Amino acid sequence: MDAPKPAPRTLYEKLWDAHVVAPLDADSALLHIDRQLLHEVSSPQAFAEIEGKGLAVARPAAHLGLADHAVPTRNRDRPIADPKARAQVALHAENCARHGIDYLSLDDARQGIVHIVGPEQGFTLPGITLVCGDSHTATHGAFGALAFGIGTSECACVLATGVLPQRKARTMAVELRGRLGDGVGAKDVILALIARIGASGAAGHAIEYRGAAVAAMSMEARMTLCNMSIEAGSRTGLIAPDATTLAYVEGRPRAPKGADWTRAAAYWRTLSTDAGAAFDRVETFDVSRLAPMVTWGTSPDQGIAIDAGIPAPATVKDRQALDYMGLTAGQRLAGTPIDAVFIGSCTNSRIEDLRAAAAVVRGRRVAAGVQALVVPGSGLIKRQAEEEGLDRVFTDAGFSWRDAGCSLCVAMNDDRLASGTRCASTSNRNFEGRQGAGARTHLMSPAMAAAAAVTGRIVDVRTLG
Ligand SMILES: CC(C)[C@H](C(=O)O)[C@@H](O)C(=O)O
Ligand code: SF4
Repeated sequence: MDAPKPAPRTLYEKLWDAHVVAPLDADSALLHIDRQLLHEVSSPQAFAEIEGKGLAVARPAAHLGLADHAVPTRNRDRPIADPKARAQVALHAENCARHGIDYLSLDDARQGIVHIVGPEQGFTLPGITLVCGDSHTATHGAFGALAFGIGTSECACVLATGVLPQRKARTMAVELRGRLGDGVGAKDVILALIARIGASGAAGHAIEYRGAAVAAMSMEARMTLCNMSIEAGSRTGLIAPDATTLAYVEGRPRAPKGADWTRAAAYWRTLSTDAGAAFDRVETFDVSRLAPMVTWGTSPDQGIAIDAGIPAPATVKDRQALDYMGLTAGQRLAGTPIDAVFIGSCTNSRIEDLRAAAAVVRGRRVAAGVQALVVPGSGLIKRQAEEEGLDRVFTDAGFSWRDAGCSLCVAMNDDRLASGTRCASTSNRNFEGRQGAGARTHLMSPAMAAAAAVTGRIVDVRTLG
């Protein structure tokens, strides 16, 4: 008799099942955690916790450490001026060294934002579980890795044991149909999705992005998409590995080589949702008519198409957001003067993002009175951009060209905007005070931020020609 056919499973279920060490109850299990990224803000307490209990790091090679949030993006040849940041970065380096964990120091070209460096180094691989004490860890799900942000005591648990109790999420398919128009990209898609389903619209769910529009995207674009899953409330964003994924991963420093590569690639090709597998929820989205998106408020779901008006406030939160942003309902964002531009963050600081921004900036100048910054996501991206001459495009136009780090995405280093400053930003959060107390953030794509820089206003990049 034939063996019964296994039930069809979603990608999320396959990744989950492959990592269960022991079931805990109907909804949760102890999961094997393959890899952890460690940055200077969320890991010091985790190291202190395991050391306080006299525990060692179970598998030092499973972790990679670096500093990104507090690091200055200028004058890297000098000691960090801010004593707090200097101590934080030094402590992180010492913690990693003491436990035999690889650490990429600030003078290492591979240093950068954790979510940029993991994929770049091939530390992020399809099929693995990857965690980090950071909410944007879903970025790595673009490779078909089960990746999610965790808290500090969970970081300690992973350091000491390599396993983690987790509750299984419900599954949600986001079907992206159609073809993106010129001047519209992954950032616009994710901002539109978040605007549609809300900042907690996908809470409790693991999103899988699927469909023709996803298949057509580069890895860079897929990472932008998965990166902001948390802004829709989902800790996990996934995309099934395909030829694009494998082409990106092959040859990366930490990717498997030779026979290991062949074996791994064969396994990775099995990591897609089976025909007939059911999702708990499905959202379908035709991206063909999507316009560039810009946020008007202080939550990533308060976004509109550049050609739309700001909606009438529906909640107290909306009214507060309009107040904070100095905007009124009904107003169009196009034409609104800006004071600052930030091109960077783990959402949009990869080479393609810089190319898209440079394509708009080339031959133009940053508008008078606008302070504009480009912060590449890693030292390697910076180097590549310089090889392509992009740094000159930016600096000739009047942008400041920086070293890698989180910078103005979160203003935990010395890059900070003054109160009232209105900023066109490629980052992922427009919360009150995120870029400095009283500063106002409009989230948008790199091309749109570049267009804002050269016109001094929020503008539809498609009208620049
Ligand atoms: C500092 C860090 C823990 C935080 C996060 O979890 O996301 C930061 O990266 C952010 O983007 O707000
Ligand atoms: S770039 Fe921004 S969102 Fe990404 S890890 Fe750094 S602070 Fe968080």
